[in-house]
Amino acid sequence: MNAQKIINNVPLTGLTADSRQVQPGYLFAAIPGTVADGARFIPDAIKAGARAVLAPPSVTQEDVGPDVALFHDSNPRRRLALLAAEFYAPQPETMVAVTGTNGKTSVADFTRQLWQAMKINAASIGTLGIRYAGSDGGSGLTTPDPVDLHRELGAMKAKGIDHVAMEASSHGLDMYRLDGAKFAAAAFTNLTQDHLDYHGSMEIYRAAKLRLFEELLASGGTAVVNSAAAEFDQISNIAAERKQRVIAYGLTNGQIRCIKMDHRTDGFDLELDVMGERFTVDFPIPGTFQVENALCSLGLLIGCGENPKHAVSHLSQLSGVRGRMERVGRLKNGASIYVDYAHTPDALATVLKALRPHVGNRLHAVFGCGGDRDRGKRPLMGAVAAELADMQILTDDNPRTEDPAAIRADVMPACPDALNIGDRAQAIHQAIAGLEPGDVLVIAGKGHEQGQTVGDKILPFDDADVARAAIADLQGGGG
Ligand SMILES: CC(=O)N[C@H]1[C@@H](OP(=O)(O)OP(=O)(O)OC[C@H]2O[C@@H](n3ccc(=O)[nH]c3=O)[C@H](O)[C@@H]2O)O[C@H](CO)[C@@H](O)[C@@H]1O[C@H](C)C(=O)N[C@@H](C)C(=O)N[C@H](CCC(=O)O)C(=O)O
Ligand SMILES: Nc1ncnc2c1ncn2[C@@H]1O[C@H](COP(=O)(O)OP(=O)(O)OP(=O)(O)O)[C@@H](O)[C@H]1O
Ligand SMILES: N[C@H](CCC[C@H](N)C(=O)O)C(=O)O
Ligand SMILES: [Mg+2]
Repeated sequence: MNAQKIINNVPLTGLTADSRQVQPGYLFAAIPGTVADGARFIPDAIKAGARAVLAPPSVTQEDVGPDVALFHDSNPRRRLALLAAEFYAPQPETMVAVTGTNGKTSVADFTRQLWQAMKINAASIGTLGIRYAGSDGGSGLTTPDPVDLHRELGAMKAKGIDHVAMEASSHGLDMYRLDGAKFAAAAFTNLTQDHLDYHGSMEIYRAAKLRLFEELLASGGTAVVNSAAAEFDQISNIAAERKQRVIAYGLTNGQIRCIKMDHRTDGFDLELDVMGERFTVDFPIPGTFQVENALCSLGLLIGCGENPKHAVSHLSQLSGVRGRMERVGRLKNGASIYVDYAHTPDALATVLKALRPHVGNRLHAVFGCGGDRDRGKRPLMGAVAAELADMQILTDDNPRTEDPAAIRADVMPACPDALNIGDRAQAIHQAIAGLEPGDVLVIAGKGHEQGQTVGDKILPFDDADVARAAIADLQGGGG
C-alpha cells in the first residue's frame, strides 16, 4: 500500500501521527496528545520527508516551511481519521461496531462467527486483535489507531472481506479513532464503572460511548440496544432524531429476547422471540451474559438486513470466546477451573453470578486490579468478590508503574477475608490446591492476555497455561 494518492491536491505516499514512522511523501499529523504535543515533532517529520502536515491552526506555514503543504483543522485527530479513510478507501461494505463497558469482544467475536457460519467472508477487530479466516489475532489496542484501522480495512476489502464487526472502546471514540468508518449498525451493551482515570466522570465516559450513535452511525442505520441498559431511552431518542432504526434486545425484554432459558452444564436450551417469531435454540456456551451478548450479535446481523430465521439457525454453531468464562481444566475430584477477563466490578459480579449455578460446593475467585488504571474500581471489585465468592485470593494483575502491594492495599479493606498473594502464579497454584469436590474456581482479569506488565516490561504470563501446569503438578496429568 505504498502507492501515491492525491489528497487535497497533494500527492501522498502515506499518513501517520508519529514522526518516527514518517517516510518520504507522507502526511504527518501533529496531534496535541495526552502526554506530548505532536507539533513538537514537526521538524523531525519534515526531516524524514513529510510532504504535508496536518495541525491545529496555531501551527503556521512558517513553522513548516514553504515546501510543505499545511492542512489546518481544529480537530486534527478526527481529520486524520477522515483522511486515512480516504487514503485507504474502499472499506468493506458491511461494517458494525459495538460499544459498552463489558461484552464488546464477545459480541464482535460472535458476530464474526455467525457471519462465517453463514459462509460470509468476515472479520472482527478488537481486544483479541484482527481475526478472519487465516488470521487469528495479534495484540494491540481494542480500537486501533485510525491509520492502522483504515489500512487494515482497505487490506481486508482487497482480500474479499466485506463484513467486519469491530469494538468501539471509549478511548477510541473519544480520540476519533473510528471516524470515517461507515457502519450499517451499532450496538450498546451496558455502561458501568471503568476508565475514570481517563474520562474523569461517568457522564463524560457515557458521552464518549454515545458518540457512536450521535456522530458515527449514519441516518438509516440500526441501533441495537440492550433493553436493560439505563441508557436505553437516551439512545432511542438519539436514534429517533437521527432517523435510525432501533432494535432492542435483552434477556427478558426487547424485539430479540429469551422466553425460556434452561441451564445445561455447558450451555442452555433456549426459547427465543426474535422479531416476533419463536425459535428453540441449542446454545452451546455457558454464562447467561454470553446469551445476552449473542442476542446483541443477532440484532447486529438483522440490522444489516439478515433474515432472522437464517441468523438464529446458526447460534448452535457458536464457540466460546477465548478467555471469557473459558473452562481450562477439571480436577479428578470434579472441581472446575475457569479463566475470565473480568476487570471491572460489573464484569466480576456477572461472571461470579454466571458460575454460581455450576457450583456444588464453594466458589473461589483469584482476582486483582490493574495499575495505572481507574483506582475507584479497586474497592468495588474487592466488595464484589467478598459478596459473591466464597473464597477470595487477591493477586497482581498488570501493576504497570504502580507498587503492586499498594494496589492490593486499595482492595483489601473491601474483602478482609481474602488471601493476599502478590505472585500470580503462586496465587493460582494455591487456589487450585485448595479445590474440593463440587468447587469452582474463576481466575479473573487477564483472560486471553499473554503477559504480566510490571513497570515497562511485559513478562510472559498466561493464566490458562499456569492453571494447567498447577493441575498437572497436583495430580500428575492435565484436567
Ligand atoms: C491515553 C491513550 O489512549 N493514548 C493513546 C494515544 O496517545 P496520544 O495521542 O495521547 O499520544 P501522546 O503520547 O500524547 O503523543 C502525542 C503525539 O505525538 C506523537 N509523537 C510522539 C513522540 C515522538 O517522538 N514523535 C511523535 O510524533 C505521537 O505519535 C502522538 O501522535 O494514541 C497513541 C497512538 O495511537 C496510543 O498508543 C496511546 O495509547 C496508550 C498507550 C494506551 O495505552 N491506550 C489505552 C488506555 C487504550 O486506548 N485503551 C482502549 C480500550 C480499553 C478498554 O476498552 O478496556 C483501547 O481501545 O485499546
Ligand atoms: N454483557 C455483559 N454484561 C456484563 N459483563 C459481561 C458481559 N459480557 C462479558 N462480561 C464480562 O466482561 C468480561 C470481558 O468481556 P469482553 O471481553 O467481551 O468485554 P469488552 O467490553 O470487550 O472488554 P474490554 O473493555 O476489555 O475490551 C468477561 O470476561 C465477563 O466477565
Ligand atoms: N483494556 C483494558 C484491559 C484491562 C485488563 C486488565 N488485565 C488490567 O490490566 O487491568 C485496560 O487497558 O484497561
Ligand atoms: Mg474488548
